[in-house]
Amino acid sequence: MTLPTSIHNSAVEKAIENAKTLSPFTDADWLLSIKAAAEHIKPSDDKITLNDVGPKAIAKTIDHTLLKLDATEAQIRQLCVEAKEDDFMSVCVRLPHVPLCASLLSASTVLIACVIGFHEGTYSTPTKVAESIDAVRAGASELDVVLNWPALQSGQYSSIFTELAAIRLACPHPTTLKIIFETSQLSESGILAACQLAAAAGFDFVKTSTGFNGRGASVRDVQLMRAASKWYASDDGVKLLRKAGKSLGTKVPMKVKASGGVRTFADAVKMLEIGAERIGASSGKVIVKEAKEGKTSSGAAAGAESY
Ligand SMILES: O=C[C@H](O)COP(=O)(O)O
Repeated sequence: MTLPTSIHNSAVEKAIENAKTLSPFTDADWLLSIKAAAEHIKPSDDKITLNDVGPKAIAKTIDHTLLKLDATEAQIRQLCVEAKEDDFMSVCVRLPHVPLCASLLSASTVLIACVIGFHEGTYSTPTKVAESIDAVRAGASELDVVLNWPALQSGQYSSIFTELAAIRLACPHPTTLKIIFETSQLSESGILAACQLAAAAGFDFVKTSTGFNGRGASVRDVQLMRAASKWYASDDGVKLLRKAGKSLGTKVPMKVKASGGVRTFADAVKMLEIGAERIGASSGKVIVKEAKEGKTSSGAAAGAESY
């Protein structure tokens, strides 16, 4: 599935060069813009009334996830069997497992999500763009890209924007792009900064956690990410993003994927009620089993709710 090296390299270089032309903003410009937006973003405690929390509906919110480095072929095969049985939204795996998943799931409606730059996020931009291209060519229709959060913490906003925009250019729609923040490692202002860069780069989802570092999804993270995503799709939000680049910004809000520590049906419902539209979980089977048993959120376990 890998492209010949010369074509591959030129696709990666082209995406990065083109991404660099999308915004003249310096790190200082991005910081000012992030601070200006923060004034307008107000997370809310409002809960959404969910129309359907039956097992089928719940399964279609779940990316059935197996990301252990030592996952075996047998475990990946089992993941795909389970994904077809319960009709999960996707399986979420590492790049080496994408071709096998593609062959096992070709006749099903289950999508393939591939993690990129997992789990540290600090791989070089060319490596992450190349991985993204390879994953799509191997059959992934969704990419869960780990933010270079250490770079974000040191204020390297321009390089992060370039990285995300290059991945978007290399993997246009219909590929769905999610950015994993690793929210446990970020302050609230860091989360807001990451939301702005993701919105500017045209990502489809913001996602809380890898499940490999610190606590998982928290209610507050999801509320903040949802509020920011909605604001960046508002008239004022799009106007602000257009100052960073004339082609940036869209009226379609990014969705929120809650991941990390979502272990029970109650955890999943809790996240959906506050606006998450996708759940990333290695406990998808348990969640659907509990949905079948009709366990309600009053039986909430620790996990996601406790953060
Ligand atoms: O992307 C999803 C996470 O890796 C899943 O984390 P989890 O094992 O805590 O469910």
